[in-house]
Amino acid sequence: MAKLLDGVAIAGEIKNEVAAEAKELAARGITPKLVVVLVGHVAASEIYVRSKVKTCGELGIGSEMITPPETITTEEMLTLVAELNGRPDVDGILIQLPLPKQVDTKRLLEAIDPQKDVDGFHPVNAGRLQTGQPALAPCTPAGIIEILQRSKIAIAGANAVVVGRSDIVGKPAAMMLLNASATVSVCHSKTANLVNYTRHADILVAAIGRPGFITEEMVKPGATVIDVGINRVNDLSEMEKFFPNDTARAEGFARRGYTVVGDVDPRAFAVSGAYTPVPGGVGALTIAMLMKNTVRAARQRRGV
Ligand SMILES: Nc1nc(=O)c2c([nH]1)NC[C@@H]1CN(c3ccc(C(=O)N[C@@H](CCC(=O)O)C(=O)O)cc3)C=[N+]21
Repeated sequence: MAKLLDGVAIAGEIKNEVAAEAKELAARGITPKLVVVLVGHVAASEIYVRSKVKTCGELGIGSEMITPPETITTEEMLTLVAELNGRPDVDGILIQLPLPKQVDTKRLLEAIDPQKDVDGFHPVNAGRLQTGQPALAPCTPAGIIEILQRSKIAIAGANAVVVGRSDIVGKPAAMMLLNASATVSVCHSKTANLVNYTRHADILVAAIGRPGFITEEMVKPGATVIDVGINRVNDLSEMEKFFPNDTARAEGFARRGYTVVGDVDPRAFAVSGAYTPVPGGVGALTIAMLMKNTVRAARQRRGV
């Protein structure tokens, strides 16, 4: 029987730990603070950012939201980042992605003070992660490791296959699995005979961005399947193709007009040993890890 790995429950544990740490810092007169920069009006981004700010409040972390207009230039964004870098009350800076196309995202991410880079996107943090030094690590891959460890799934010696090579998820996930002594393969859209890799995975991480891409025959029976996909489906018949008899999901769809599905076909979960659902899996961890990074950044920068 495939075991569901409950991301919401694990995120709850982590948030409790972070809240306790924030309380300790408060006793020393320190309130960790996160600044979230949200450019323009992308509906999904607005939902995520609101959720981040709300979670800060719940855990005793200060937060501030800055909302520049859609038309902001790279230079203006760089000025804003320089200002936030210089502010002693700011511990974490998060620039919500994606940014409008006129903004040079890489240049901007490189301008953030690595000590305040709670997303772990700065090349200094990526390099530190790669060389095994203490680093602020990207939140989603860090969440994957937490789920595996807290669910007592062995990483050392496991064959881990990551499908997807983004700078934000695939690459850092591969690096963190390697650091935890897995044997790691990174597959992507140009991989020949993908199934030959995925079929041998003890731990399969799906970070492709295509609904139901990982099918039953691609999964080794008993494997752990981590679904990182977040795909909005607005088409009722498309949803029913994936979830024919899921009344809870159908109700959510009726309420919101869409459902969120992962990169793994539910029939592939059925042959796994353990899996993370969407929603309620890795995504739930992402914000918890952001909170953890914010408290960590505060400690390090303030020398606690
Ligand atoms: N600079 C930056 N940092 C990010 O960390 C970042 C970003 N930009 N841009 C967008 C992505 C997406 N992201 C998520 C956050 C929370 C959930 C989450 O809470 N998911 C829940 C709810 C999903 C739902 O119901 O919509 C779940 O999967 O259970 C998912 C995805 C952070 N991102």
